Parts: sequence; C-alpha cells; structure tokens
Amino acid sequence: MKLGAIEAGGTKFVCGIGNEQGEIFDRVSFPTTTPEETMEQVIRYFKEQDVEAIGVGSFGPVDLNKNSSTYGYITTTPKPYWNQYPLLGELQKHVNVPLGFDTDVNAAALGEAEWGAAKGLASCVYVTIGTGVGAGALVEGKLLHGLLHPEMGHILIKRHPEDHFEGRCPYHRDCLEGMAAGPAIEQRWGKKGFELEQTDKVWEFEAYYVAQAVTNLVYMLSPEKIILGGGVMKQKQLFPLIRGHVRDMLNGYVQKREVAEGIDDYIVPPGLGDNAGLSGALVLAKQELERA
Ligand SMILES: Nc1ncnc2c1ncn2[C@@H]1O[C@H](COP(=O)(O)OP(=O)(O)OP(=O)(O)O)[C@@H](O)[C@H]1O
Ligand SMILES: [Zn+2]
Repeated sequence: MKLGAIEAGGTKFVCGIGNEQGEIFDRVSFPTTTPEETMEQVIRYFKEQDVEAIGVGSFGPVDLNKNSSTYGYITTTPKPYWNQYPLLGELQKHVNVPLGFDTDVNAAALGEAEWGAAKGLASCVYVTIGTGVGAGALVEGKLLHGLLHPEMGHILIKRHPEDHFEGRCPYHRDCLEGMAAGPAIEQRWGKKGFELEQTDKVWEFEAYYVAQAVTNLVYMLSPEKIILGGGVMKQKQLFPLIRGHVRDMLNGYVQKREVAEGIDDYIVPPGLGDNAGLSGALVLAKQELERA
C-alpha cells in the first residue's frame, strides 16, 4: 500500500511516501512561506506519486469536526497568511484520494503508539517543545479531540521562584509555551538553546516547567507513556531532571511502578525520532482509506 504523509509545520512542511507498515521511502521538506507557495510544492510532489491516501498532521488551531463547514481549515493561527486557510480543501482539489487529518501532535502520538515508544499501548501523550509547545493524546485507543482539540501547550504553570522572565505568549504571557518553548529560552537568556547546553540554570528552569505539565498530564489523562519531543528536548540532560521533578511533584500519590522505579521508561524521547509526525500521518492515511 503506497501512502502519502504530510507534517504541516509552522516552519516547514515535511512530505513523505511510505506504507502501512510505517516504512518511509521518501521524505522532502518545503519551507512554510505563503499557502500558495508552500502548497504548490506539496501538490506538485504528490501529483508525481501514485498514493492511495494521504494523511495530514497540521499545526493549528485546526478544525477537525467533519460536520463543520470549515473542516480541514487552519483556523485562528497568528501565523501570517495562514489564518482561516482551507488546507485540506486545497489539497483535495488536486489529489483525488482520501485524506486523513489531525493535529501535528495527535499524529505524532498516533505514530508513536503504532510503531514507536508507545507501541502496543492504548494511551499515550506526545508533547513537543519546539517553536511552540503542544501535545497530542491517544486515550483508550482514540485520538482526543473534543470541543476544539486539546491545547495543552497553554496550560498554566507555577513560576520557578528564581525565574523573573515575563513570558512571551501573546495570549497568556507566562503559560507553559510562554515560559518554556524554544523562543522563550532564547529571549530569557539572549542565546539559542543549543548554545546554552553548559548553563545548568537554563535546564533547571526548563525541567521544572515541563515536569509540571507532565505531572498534570499524569493526573488528568493517566497515559501509559509520555513522550517528549521537539527541538528543545534534543537537550538530553533534561530527561533525568524532568523525571526527578515529576517523582517529587507526584510525591508518591500515584502508586504505580511506571512513575516510580520505572520512570526512565515512562517519560521518554520519541521512539521514531524525527519521524514521529510523518509516521503518524501514514496511520491517518491508512485509517482514512479503511473508512472510505
Ligand atoms: N539542540 C537544541 N537544543 C536546544 N534547543 C533547540 C535545539 N534544536 C532546536 N532547538 C530549539 O527548538 C525550536 C525549534 O523547534 P523544532 O525543531 O521542534 O521545530 P518546530 O517547532 O517543530 O517547527 P515547526 O514550527 O515547523 O513545527 C527553536 O526555538 C530552537 O531554538
Ligand atoms: Zn499561552
């Protein structure tokens, strides 16, 4: 089965060709500029490929309600040019195959549950900490949608007592994304994250914020695995710091092996590495084909 996959990000669109076993045969990426420019490249790529279905995991907010007149739109994004953009409709005009659609982070969670770190589990959360913070959740075997879709990057967190950075979320200032996304690190410290590897304080603050999010996720969704991805999580020293804080914050209240002696295997990097989103989009394509 030849399937197409799109990971539509705010910086770049990654397109790929793969199959229902999660093998990826080709992978290209186009910068996210204007919808016209970016989509022209995406459409040209898929027109040369004879795929049976395409799955799309997109940055958001997106409309995932199939009964809505704006299904498949990128809706209220502050990203210039992409506000109220009919992503799926535009694609469908040019490729006559079933299209699966979900958020980028839900797709990543799905990919990880199918072939990655959460393989065989009916629940997991995938959190990305990159240009923004977002999380997708698989709950009892299904991706979580609801009213809009979860926007877990904007949860409210307690400030580190030594952190005086004001935060940079345009909506909430010091929410999780406002304090812990890559651009927040850069603005607070005046350097990019990868240049701050040796500065312990940077990762102490970062781990404190991410651990609060993880702790809240444990309480709210009770996932069987929590996967932390995105550019900032390339700093591998964050993992032990986050796990330590989570154990302290839970303080023994959740009495499960996974969040005690098994925590190294509970809060983990993506099993699929940078392919989580694209792999998840393949699953979305496969599922849409089965429904069609
Ligand atoms: N090795 C690293 N260490 C620390 N921070 C990093 C590292 N690599 C990237 N970052 C930070 O992560 C952010 C980029 O995140 P990422 O690479 O996940 O892109 P993204 O947010 O997924 O992009 P898109 O918007 O296209 O989805 C930047 O703020 C960057 O400074
Ligand atoms: Zn916010």
